[in-house]
Amino acid sequence: TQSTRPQRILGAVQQNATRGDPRSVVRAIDQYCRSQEWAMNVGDEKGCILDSVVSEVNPSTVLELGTYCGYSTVRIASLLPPHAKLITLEFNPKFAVIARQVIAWAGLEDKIQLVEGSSGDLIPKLKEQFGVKAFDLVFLDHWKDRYLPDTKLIEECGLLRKGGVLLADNVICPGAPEYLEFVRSSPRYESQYFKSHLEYTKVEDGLEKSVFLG
Ligand SMILES: O=C(NCCCCc1cc2cnccc2s1)c1cc(-c2ccc(F)cc2)cc(O)c1O
Ligand SMILES: [Mg+2]
Repeated sequence: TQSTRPQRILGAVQQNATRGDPRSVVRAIDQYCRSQEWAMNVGDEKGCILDSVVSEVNPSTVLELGTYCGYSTVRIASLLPPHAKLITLEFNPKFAVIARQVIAWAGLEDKIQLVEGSSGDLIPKLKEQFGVKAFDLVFLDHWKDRYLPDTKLIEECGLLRKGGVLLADNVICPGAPEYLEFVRSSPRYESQYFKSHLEYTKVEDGLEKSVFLG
């Protein structure tokens, strides 16, 4: 029977990456998606910007919205300090099954908790169910029309600490115009745009980094 794109990405990891070596997992996915078939990973170019923001924030707790195959999950977790934790939310169970195997191949299961469901349902439960106090970094990479409502939900639930950072993928392509307008005009956020390209293409895209001022 026909394999799916996420299954083929997992195959590329299992064939070309070294177990327990997160950077080789990231490299294997990028090589596959650049040479064989495009996939919606944040990719190597925007990934370098992601790396620099993660290293600068040096977060203890990270929330990722949108796991897909676990590319950015592994990329972020590989940069976290020893006891830091990353919670990643994925809506599609078929993607979650693949992401768990990619995360396992990278040897990062202890740092990552993958939770299946929709952000609107799960965000209000994160404190009680997962004992989360507040996030130092939130990586938004899920439904683009949920970036703004979920940012407001995260604030309402007191899940973002003062000085905490929101980093949003795809603010140009596919685009998140309402979100951009909000974080760039709100006095409670200090925003910065990192111009880049849509993963594996020459199309313009970028990441928006927004520091929550409280
Ligand atoms: O849709 C994108 N990502 C979201 C899909 C995940 C849906 C979820 C909803 C949800 C709700 N709650 C919890 C977890 C989750 S996960 C996406 C799309 C493109 C793209 C596609 C075609 C194209 F021509 C140009 C760009 C590029 C990207 O980098 C993307 O990230
Ligand atoms: Mg994306």
